[in-house]
Amino acid sequence: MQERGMLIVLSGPSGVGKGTVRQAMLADDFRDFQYSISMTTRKMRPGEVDGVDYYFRTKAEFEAEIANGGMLEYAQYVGNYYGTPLKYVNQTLDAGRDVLLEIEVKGAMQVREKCPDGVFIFLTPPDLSELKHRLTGRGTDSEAVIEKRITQAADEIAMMANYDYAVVNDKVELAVKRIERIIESEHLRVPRVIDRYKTMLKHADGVSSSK
Ligand SMILES: Nc1ncnc2c1ncn2[C@@H]1O[C@H](COP(=O)(O)OP(=O)(O)OP(=O)(O)O)[C@@H](O)[C@H]1O
Ligand SMILES: Nc1nc2c(ncn2[C@@H]2O[C@H](COP(=O)(O)O)[C@@H](O)[C@H]2O)c(=O)[nH]1
Repeated sequence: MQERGMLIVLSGPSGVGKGTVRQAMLADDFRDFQYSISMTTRKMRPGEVDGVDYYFRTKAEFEAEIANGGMLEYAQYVGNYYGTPLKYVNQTLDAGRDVLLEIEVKGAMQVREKCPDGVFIFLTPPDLSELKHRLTGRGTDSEAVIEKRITQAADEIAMMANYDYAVVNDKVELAVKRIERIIESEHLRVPRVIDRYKTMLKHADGVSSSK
C-alpha cells in the first residue's frame, strides 16, 4: 500500500506573494509536490489560462459542484467563489504525493476541520503598506478591488493564530527556504515516520507471504 502524501495549506492575504513563493519552490530543486488548481467564478485576468491558473467557471457551474459534493472547501472572497476540487487532492494524496493548496483563510479553516493532519502555513507581509504596494505593483486589480482586498487582509492576518506556522515573505528566496524547512521537518514528525514504517512492514509482509 502506498504511503499517503502530505497536505500543505498555504494561506495569507491577497498579494502577499503566495503564488510567487510557490513558483519559486517549484523551480527550486526541492522535494516534489503537486499544486492543486482552484476553481473560481472571478473573471480571467489577461495572461491567465483556464485549467492552469484556475478552472474558471460560472456561478451556476460552481454551485452545481458544491451541490454534487465536489469541493473540499470553498469560500466567497470579494464577490466571487473560490474553491478546491476534492477529487484531484484525494487522488494525488493517495498516490503518495504532497499537495499544496494556496487558499484564503475561510477555506483553510474548512480544510483544518476535514484534514487535521495537514500542515497549515500562513504567509505574512512585512507590513500592510508593503502589501498594498505589492497589490498595486501587480497591476491586476482596480483601485476599488485593491481597497477591498486590503480591508479583508486585516481580518485575514487576525486568523494567523489558527495556523501551525507563520512565515514572513520579506524576500522571496528567504520565504521559500523557511517553507521548505517546515515541510522537511513535518515529514520527520514521529506519527508520519511511524506510518511510513507501518506501510513498509505491511509491504514486507505481503512480499514474504507471497513466497
Ligand atoms: N518578497 C517579495 N518582495 C517583493 N515583491 C513580492 C514579493 N513576493 C511577491 N511579490 C510581488 O507581489 C505581487 C503579488 O504576488 P502574488 O501574486 O504572488 O501574491 P498572491 O498572494 O499569490 O496573491 P493572490 O492571493 O491575490 O493570488 C506580485 O507582483 C509579486 O511579484
Ligand atoms: N478558499 C479558497 N481561496 C482561494 C482558492 N484559490 C485561491 N484562493 C484565494 O482567493 C484570493 C483571491 O485570489 P485572486 O486569484 O483573485 O487574487 C487569494 O487569497 C487566493 O489565495 C481556493 O481554492 N479556495
